[in-house]
Amino acid sequence: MRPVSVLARSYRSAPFWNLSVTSRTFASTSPKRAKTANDVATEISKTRNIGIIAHIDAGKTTTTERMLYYSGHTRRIGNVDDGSTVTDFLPTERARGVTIQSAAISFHWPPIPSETQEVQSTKTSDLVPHNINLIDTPGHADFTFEVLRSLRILDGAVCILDGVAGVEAQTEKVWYQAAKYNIPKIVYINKLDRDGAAFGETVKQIASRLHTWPAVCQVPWWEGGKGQFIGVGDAIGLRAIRWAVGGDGKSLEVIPIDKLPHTEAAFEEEIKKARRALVELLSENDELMVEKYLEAEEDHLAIRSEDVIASLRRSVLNPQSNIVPIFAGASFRNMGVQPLLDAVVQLLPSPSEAPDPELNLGGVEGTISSLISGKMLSATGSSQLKAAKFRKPITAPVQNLEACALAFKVVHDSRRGALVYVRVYSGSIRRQSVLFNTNLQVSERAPQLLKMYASESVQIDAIPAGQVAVIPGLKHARTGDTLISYAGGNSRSGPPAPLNTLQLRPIEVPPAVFFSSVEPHSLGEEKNVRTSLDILTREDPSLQVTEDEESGQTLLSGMGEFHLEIATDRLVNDMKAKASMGKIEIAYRESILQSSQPDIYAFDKEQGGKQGRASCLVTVEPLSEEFAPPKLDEFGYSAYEDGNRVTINISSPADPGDLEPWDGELPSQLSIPFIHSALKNGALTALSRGINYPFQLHNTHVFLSLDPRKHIFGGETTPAALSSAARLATKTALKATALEHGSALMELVMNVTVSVDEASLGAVVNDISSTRGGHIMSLDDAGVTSGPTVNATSNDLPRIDISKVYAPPDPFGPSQSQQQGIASDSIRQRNITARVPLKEMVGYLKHLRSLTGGRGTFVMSPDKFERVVGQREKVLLKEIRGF
Ligand SMILES: Nc1nc2c(ncn2[C@@H]2O[C@H](COP(=O)(O)OP(=O)(O)OP(=O)(O)O)[C@@H](O)[C@H]2O)c(=O)[nH]1
Repeated sequence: MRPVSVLARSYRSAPFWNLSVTSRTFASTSPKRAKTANDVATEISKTRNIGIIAHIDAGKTTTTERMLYYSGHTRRIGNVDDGSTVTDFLPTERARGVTIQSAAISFHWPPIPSETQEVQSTKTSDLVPHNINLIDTPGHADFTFEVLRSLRILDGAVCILDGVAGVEAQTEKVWYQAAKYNIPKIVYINKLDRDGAAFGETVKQIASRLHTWPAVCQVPWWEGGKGQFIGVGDAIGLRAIRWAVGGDGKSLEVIPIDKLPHTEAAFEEEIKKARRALVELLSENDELMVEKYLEAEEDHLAIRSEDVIASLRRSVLNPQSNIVPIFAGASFRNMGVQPLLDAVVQLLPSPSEAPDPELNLGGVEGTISSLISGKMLSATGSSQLKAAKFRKPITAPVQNLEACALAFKVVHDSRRGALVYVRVYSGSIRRQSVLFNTNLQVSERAPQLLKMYASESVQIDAIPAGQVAVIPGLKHARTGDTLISYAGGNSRSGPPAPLNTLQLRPIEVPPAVFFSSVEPHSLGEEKNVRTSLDILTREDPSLQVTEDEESGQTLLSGMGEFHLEIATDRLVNDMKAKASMGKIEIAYRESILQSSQPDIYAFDKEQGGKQGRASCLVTVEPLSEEFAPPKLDEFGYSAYEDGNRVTINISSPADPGDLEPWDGELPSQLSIPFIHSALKNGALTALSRGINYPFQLHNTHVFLSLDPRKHIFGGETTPAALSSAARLATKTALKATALEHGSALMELVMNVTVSVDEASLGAVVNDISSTRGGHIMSLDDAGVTSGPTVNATSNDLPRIDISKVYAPPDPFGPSQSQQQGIASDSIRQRNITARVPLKEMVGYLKHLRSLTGGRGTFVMSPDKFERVVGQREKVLLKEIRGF
């Protein structure tokens, strides 16, 4: 394993997000420039919120550097290999403490003329300037949750492929994740200057492995057919673009195909072939293209390029068409990036064209437009109205909703504190507006608003819908929180229900299965370490900090070894927390085997100087896979969180003969949502540690009932008292059943796909099934240049008939042998899919490399927790207990 600091540095410097924003440039914003930029920035039709998705090393940083350079936002092209990208940490900047990690960066394409005249020479189109917000998507598998989180705020994506390696495992994974959110994509096949570059083969892999129709918009231009890579043939504009070899890419020549030299006759023919294929493919999905084709008297080449672009755009924006435009280049050689930027503007959607973002309002699913139009509130309205008689009056005029935004990333800046990156979905966040955080149920003011450019940040007065910007100075907002601004809301409880529950694009946090203890060096350091841990979890909610009740240790949990190593590096090296980290270990789970008897728990104790009193009725039971969530009335609540379910029922009188019906009155400090949230939090705290083992409970259903006449005691029943009652009630019930009936140890089993060459197949299969106790599910032929296939997510997509896919021939590369069916064992790849306990996969990459001569690769994702029995249980328990 590489030392943590090296891993961490490569993770940080690989993406472009570490931008050095000097305090000088920060303060000295030119009003003229800011105004011009802002004019473009606020025009929604001229905005693109995009991300770059790619396998590690495909060229994301290299391409981004060029994007910033050609757009005029940087003055030099940095080089990844000598560490001179704008993205790298420079020691002096570090020392000044002004280096920040950026989650989104804005620039203009084409450049705004007044910003710099000089960059005009780089233009390959007549487009007007657009504001591009480029959003970070990390590449490492341990950061899958981060990827999902940033994907949900993208309106479009550029997927970069390495033209030699083709479609790789991580690309596949992110591709299907992007498909889940219906994100329109374009593909850029990079590194075409490298030996073995196989553009045509990669196009075919896009069809076979990504299950998408490739619309080849450019073909690579290898000089004379077999020479060096010098440019691209543009099938849309029927022209060729040639870059000066060895230049910075600004010097380029646009040549109509009929003006190409005779030596390039084959290249000219290929561009025409690509145009015909493109028109054919588009016509299958787009009636208007068929009309244009007929108007052009069935001459594919006579259709105007604007009409081809318009048809492509319609297809890209229509998820049903399943078409992806393909572009070509070699970013490192400064070739291909300007037309790619043109394509971003021409083909990817503006925020208003992107799919309507989903949201959840008091447990009801909907979209932003259904909320704004008032439809959602009327749908939830019936229960709200019924509920109204039991609570304070509910009025939630949606027209008072001034802004609704998602905090998609929190980055800690040593000088300015937390920088919260937000994407606004409706309305507009104004400077000084009060934002209500619906996840934390707190309000805070936005003191400043900033737009981040490559080398400077600009103060702005408002962030309108569709835009991405930064709010510095928020004390609470975490990555993933929903922030709303509501006119006339209560400063403490925020807007009226159900708007105070609004959640934008909620995503489930995956299980944190690796953990490590954090030991402050001295008692005096405890507070600092705790503050640093709080910053870490604010930035990344897939990290969790818990206290082990028995040992009193602080534990940091994450999704993978690498995830925790990075967190450790941030904590110790960046935040200078004086703490030692324990060994990285695997977290198991505990599950109860039988239901507990219903039991009433009464809490009656002083809390924070005040008497707290509350009761509730509790039952805990094992949660089966077939369990269907109960039907609930307006007083009920049920949520599945982190492998367990909590169901709450606030009852009307159960025994009317005995007592008068409840009149619906609640003490002023309570409301139905407050009761739900307090009881749920109490139950979840109790589930966070097992009874027989030191791991959290899994597959457990906690059922809490509360009868306000019996269990609420006026002003003494505070939310804190309710929470304590629920926690202690759950704990008592868990203990009762675990002691009487025992409990089970559960371990996480992973879905693993390993890609190896035929020659190593036997050894790898044997290792998985005998040494690691895995179950082999299938052995597939993966094709010649491909890596592991992520079958689980691609099953829903239709298969593409490869014989119908247009791909230009490859003059070089291993694909020739494949085309001729002469793949040798050494390059023939096989995919092994298996289910293997996570514990057995720790450090697997190193082992796989040694079994396969360094060529094997694998991807894995959590499947589920399973009960451990027999000898394995004994062995694991011995390891866990240490005896
Ligand atoms: N020959 C060649 N090399 C390239 C090209 N683009 C990128 N590279 C090289 O590929 C390596 C990886 O490039 P990066 O830009 O760091 O790739 P990345 O996708 O950002 O990598 P991660 O951030 O680690 O995921 C570097 O050595 C680059 O110089 C290209 O067009 N041609």
